[in-house]
Amino acid sequence: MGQPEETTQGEAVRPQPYGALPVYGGTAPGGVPGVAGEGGGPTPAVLVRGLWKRFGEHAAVAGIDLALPAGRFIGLVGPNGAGKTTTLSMVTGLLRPDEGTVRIVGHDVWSDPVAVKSRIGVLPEGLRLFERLSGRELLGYTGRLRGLPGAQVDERAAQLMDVLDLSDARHKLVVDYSTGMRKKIGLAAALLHNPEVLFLDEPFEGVDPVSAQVIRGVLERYTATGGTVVFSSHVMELVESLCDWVAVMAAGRIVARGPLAEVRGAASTLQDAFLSLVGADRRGGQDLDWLGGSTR
Ligand SMILES: Nc1ncnc2c1ncn2[C@@H]1O[C@H](COP(=O)(O)OP(=O)(O)OP(=O)(O)O)[C@@H](O)[C@H]1O
Repeated sequence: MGQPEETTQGEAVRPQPYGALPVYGGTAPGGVPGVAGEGGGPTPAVLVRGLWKRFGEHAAVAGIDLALPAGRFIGLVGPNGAGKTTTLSMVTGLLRPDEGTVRIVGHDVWSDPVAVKSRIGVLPEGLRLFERLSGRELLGYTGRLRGLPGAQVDERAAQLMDVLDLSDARHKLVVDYSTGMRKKIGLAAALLHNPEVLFLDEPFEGVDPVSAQVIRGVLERYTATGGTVVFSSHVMELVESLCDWVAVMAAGRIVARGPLAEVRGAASTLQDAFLSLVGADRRGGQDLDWLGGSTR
């Protein structure tokens, strides 16, 4: 499979529960996703080579090599401070690496930023939105920034808001949106131009179960029709239930990567595999002998 060409808009690959939504994702349907070595094979959605980021003496990201296959639901997992956000920021062109290269579906993030930005959607950590626009205006503005024709923006914005249960709030200012609504309008803005790869930093944090289910449905549809999702999380159950491919980070390095079942190995859950991979200590607060009622 070569580099994906034009996206397949408006043509469903197979029936989906979210019938009103256009088909998202640009990787050729039916192409078996895989990881390209440098010697050929399918073009990875994301190819990272020798990526470093230091903050003072501290290496937040310490020489990562990673190839993320296209068309997968990929989880980037790791404990607090592992370097997930720093990695995603560099991969999406928001933070310049000290060393290393990143290619998104074959395009270099730093030397070919326009090609990359037209192919990716990003829901960053600490999402900043134009607070004084209504949800609908925000999508209109985003669509025009993306160069989409007005009629297409109108149609897609209405469909996305409908699917994400935001239609009733479309005229409400974003500043008045709840945390979950902000995540959903951020997701809608990230999907509006039908990206090939969608990057989400902690997309479910602060989101109630109903909204989480809605977001999940949209993301599952997106990957089912060829899109690639890369999302960071430390909620292992979520990653295990959503992802088919995971990369585990600890202390700025990738300590495991591959299909979910492979990374989980003999462990009964991804959580157990994760704890042993990152060398987590299981004392669970046994030193806090003053805590609780028995010593009062
Ligand atoms: N702008 C910055 N200046 C200094 N140090 C930073 C900066 N950004 C990140 N770091 C440090 O880099 C390391 C990795 O941080 P990062 O936010 O990438 O981790 P993370 O895996 O996303 O963590 P979490 O799950 O808690 O969000 C941490 O030690 C953090 O303190």
